[in-house]
Amino acid sequence: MQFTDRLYKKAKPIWRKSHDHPFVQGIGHGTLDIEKFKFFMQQDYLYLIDYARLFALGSLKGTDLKTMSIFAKLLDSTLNVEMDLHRQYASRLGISEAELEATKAAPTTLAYSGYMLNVSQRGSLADLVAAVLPCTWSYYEIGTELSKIPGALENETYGEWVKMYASEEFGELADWLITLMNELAEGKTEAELTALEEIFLNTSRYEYMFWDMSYNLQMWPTDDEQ
Ligand SMILES: Cc1ncc(C[n+]2csc(CCO)c2C)c(N)n1
Repeated sequence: MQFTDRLYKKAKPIWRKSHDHPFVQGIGHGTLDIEKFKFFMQQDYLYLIDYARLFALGSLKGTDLKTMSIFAKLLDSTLNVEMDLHRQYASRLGISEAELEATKAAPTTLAYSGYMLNVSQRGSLADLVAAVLPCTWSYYEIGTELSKIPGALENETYGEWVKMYASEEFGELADWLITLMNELAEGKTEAELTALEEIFLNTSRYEYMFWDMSYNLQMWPTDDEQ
């Protein structure tokens, strides 16, 4: 059994909860309240800025040219493909570029990005990959699952979103990270593998929280945002 099979098995109940979440199902069935999607897009835009930094860090920590260059590709794909989709959605949804850039981070966005950056900055490349893998892998899985819902890919509002995450390009990125995780896990002790598993499970939990935050438009409970 590969290390990622073990990770997948452990995280499955959390991932299932994400797949079944009304936010995710609402995208697939085209029934999601547009205000919730706008909230998600704005928060996800902030999240992706930090995510791009993680990929830059991956390139820095990579010990061979192939790893460095694939992280550079992931960095480019985040900044110029994925964030571009967000910019296009924002403009279609009536969110100006200035408004998008001025978005304030919700607590879950801050916590999730901060956790990944913290783990990756002080840890090894294996820690970084364990932290970013659920995001890339679970989005590909969600995109693929939603693309099978009749009409999901053609939906006027959410079709593009589903199409992007179900795309072959994203599948290849996820596969590459899975292979890299298995290579980096080779020769590690059980205690080291358990530590990587904990990181993977934590970011899987944050993925669920991100859907839930968006569904509930959850900002700070102090109600003091300007
Ligand atoms: C909360 C949240 N989690 C995961 C992704 C998906 N994602 C982030 S980076 C990346 C790989 C290359 O761009 C993918 C698929 C997202 N957008 N938002």
